[in-house]
Amino acid sequence: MQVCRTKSDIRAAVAGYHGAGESVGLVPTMGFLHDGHMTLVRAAREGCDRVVVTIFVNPTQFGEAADLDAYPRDEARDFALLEAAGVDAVFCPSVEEMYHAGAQTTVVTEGLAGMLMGALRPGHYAGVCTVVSKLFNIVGADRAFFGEKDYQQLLVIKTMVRDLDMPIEITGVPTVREADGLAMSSRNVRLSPEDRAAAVILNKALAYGDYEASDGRTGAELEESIRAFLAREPRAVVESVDVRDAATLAEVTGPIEAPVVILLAARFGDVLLIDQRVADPT
Ligand SMILES: Nc1ncnc2c1ncn2[C@@H]1O[C@H](COP(=O)(O)OP(=O)(O)OP(=O)(O)O)[C@@H](O)[C@H]1O
Ligand SMILES: CC(C)(CO)[C@@H](O)C(=O)[O-]
Ligand code: BAL
Repeated sequence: MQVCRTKSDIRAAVAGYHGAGESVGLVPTMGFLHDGHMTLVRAAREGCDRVVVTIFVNPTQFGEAADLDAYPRDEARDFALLEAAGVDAVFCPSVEEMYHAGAQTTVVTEGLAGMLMGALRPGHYAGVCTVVSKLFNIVGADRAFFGEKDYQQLLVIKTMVRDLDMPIEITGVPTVREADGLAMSSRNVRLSPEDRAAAVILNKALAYGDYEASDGRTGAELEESIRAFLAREPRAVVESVDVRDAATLAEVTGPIEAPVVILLAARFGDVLLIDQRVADPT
């Protein structure tokens, strides 16, 4: 596996792949890898001749400095996982390498990016779209793979690719969960034992919402029902519960008759966890 810390290095590596007529799959991450990330790597491995993984904890998408400072990192462990998975190259730049000191350009987002998790974390998706656009331009991959755990992020990125005519195919990959149902996430390691045990309520609430979605309720009614379910867990400080149209993220004002996405965000101690899942009432 080639370790590339500069844009020129990763560009040279990908030029070699493309020069050999090989397709390139990209898996953007913020490191501290788990099997959720590795399922993206496996999808890229199956769909492309070469796999490039990026590891970059992007400061511009963190609204809370404490969240950025506390973000877990273990480069050596990440490299070993990627090497064992047969990844061809990892791009792991410094902040200075990624962001020119005099940068004056960012991606402007609106619509999907400003609602739900975008409202909870103002500026988050602008930061995500800017860094993902840069990674697409730097690496020049043919396909990129993102997790459905961050369902809204996946939709925002697909919308950006459409709107800016980016020559890259985006693939969503199902969420990987721990044995007790908690969605794998790098932030899980920051949970206290008590909060780790409590956090399973998120997946249980999603399963409850999936079951209840087919009984003719409106989106708002299902949101309230899920909130009541979450109240069973006192350690969960619920930030948001949203039931939206799975394709547009629009509110569902009438009875739920088409697939919806349930989007949850809750704090356990000082850790914000999200979990998002499509419920199909049909
Ligand atoms: N459990 C999971 N199943 C599938 N994909 C996942 C999972 N967790 C993360 N991903 C995907 O991996 C990519 C990188 O995400 P990231 O590095 O932020 O990991 P993370 O586990 O989501 O960390 P955190 O949410 O704490 O920032 C994203 O496309 C994300 O959707
Ligand atoms: C896509 C991403 C790697 C951009 O920093 C990040 O938002 C993430 O890890 O989901
Ligand atoms: N996958 C989520 C990235 C973030 O929390 O910034």
